[in-house]
This record gives sequence, C-alpha cells and structure tokens, in this order.
Amino acid sequence: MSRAVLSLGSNLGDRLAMLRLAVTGLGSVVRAVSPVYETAPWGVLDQPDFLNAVVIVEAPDVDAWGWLRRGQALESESGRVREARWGPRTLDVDVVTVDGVRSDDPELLLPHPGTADRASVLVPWRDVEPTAVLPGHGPIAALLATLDTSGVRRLTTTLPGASTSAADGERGSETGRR
Ligand SMILES: Nc1ncnc2c1ncn2[C@@H]1O[C@H](COP(=O)(O)OP(=O)(O)OP(=O)(O)O)[C@@H](O)[C@H]1O
Ligand SMILES: Nc1nc2c(c(=O)[nH]1)N=C(CO)CN2
Repeated sequence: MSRAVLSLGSNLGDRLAMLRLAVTGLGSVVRAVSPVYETAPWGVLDQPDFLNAVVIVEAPDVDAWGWLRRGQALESESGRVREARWGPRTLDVDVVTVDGVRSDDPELLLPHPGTADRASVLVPWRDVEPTAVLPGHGPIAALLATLDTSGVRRLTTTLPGASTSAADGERGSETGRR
C-alpha cells in the first residue's frame, strides 16, 4: 500500500476546472481533498495568482514513480505544454511525499524540494493532515509557524470530495461500527 501527498496548482485557463480535472481523474484512490486556496506566486513573481490544493491518495499497486506518472498524465490532459521553470501553467501536479520514501533522482525528488518553504503547499496539506511530518524537516505545523501565510487565501469554492480530513474516513467508519 502506498500513500502519497500530491500538490495541485493552476494559474492558466479555468483554474478551478483544472483542479477538478485532477481530482476526478485520480478517481477512487483519493482519500482526502483540501480546500482550494488562491495564492500569490512564488519563484517567478510576475504571473497570475495560482489556485492550489492538496490531495491525499492511496493505492496498493502504485509506487512513487506511478504517482509521478499519474500526475504527468493529468498535466498532459489539462493541455499543459512544457514551459519556463516556475512559469504559468494550466496544471501542475507535484508528488510531495510518498510514505517515508527518499529519492535523489532528478526526475523524482522525494520529498519534493521546496515544500518546507511553500505555504501554498503546507497550508492545504495541514487542513487534511494536521499532524503530518515532512521527512527530513519535521511537523508541517511547526514549519508553517515560521512562514508568511498572508498570500494564501482560502476560497469558499470546493473540489469534489473536499472537506474530508484524511482521518475523517477512519473516524467515520469507527462511529459506524458502534
Ligand atoms: N516529486 C516530484 N514531483 C513532480 N515532479 C518532479 C518531482 N521530482 C522531480 N520532478 C521532475 O520535475 C520536472 C517537472 O518540473 P516542473 O517544470 O513541473 O517544475 P516546477 O513545477 O516549475 O518547479 P518545482 O519542481 O520547483 O515545483 C519533471 O521532469 C519531473 O520528473
Ligand atoms: N503560489 C504558487 N506559486 C507557484 C506555484 C504554485 O503552485 N503556487 N507553482 C509554480 C511552478 O511550480 C511557481 N509558483
């Protein structure tokens, strides 16, 4: 069984439709979907604001490379073409972590580098996994306490399956058994 944290981002075209495409494309492997945030760009500052969200996925037969390939397939589906590093894109799917896997292959760096500094990833991740730990960096709540989150604004619009903390399903089924 592998469990991954995927970060979704879009700042070109119908941004919300792009994030929806990603969540519906992932389908039954989705365990939790964060709220959607509008975030000021980092990296290249002169570009439109992004919509960002985080999705927790789980599947018995998908390894870290499999999650990367699924993300890239969704990026292609969104019409994304390879463009400038940190530049505008219809859909970006980053594999943030896969269990405790570490990788220094440039095609699949794990945990995804930069995560510890990116409020646009950590804020939605905390919504779905408040006690999550970023391997090599520590609890995400502690990382967030050191970051400026003023450019990260929660929207009221939600994605399919949203507002489910990764723990809710487990709690829900426990309640159901009682
Ligand atoms: N954990 C990862 N998740 C997604 N892509 C990764 C990861 N590690 C390495 N890559 C590689 O990164 C490349 C895509 O980079 P991309 O152009 O999307 O970078 P970026 O989103 O602009 O910048 P950043 O990677 O800093 O967010 C692909 O070749 C992919 O194989
Ligand atoms: N706020 C924000 N800024 C970005 C993002 C992103 O997802 N959110 N993605 C980028 C390309 O990887 C570059 N800059």
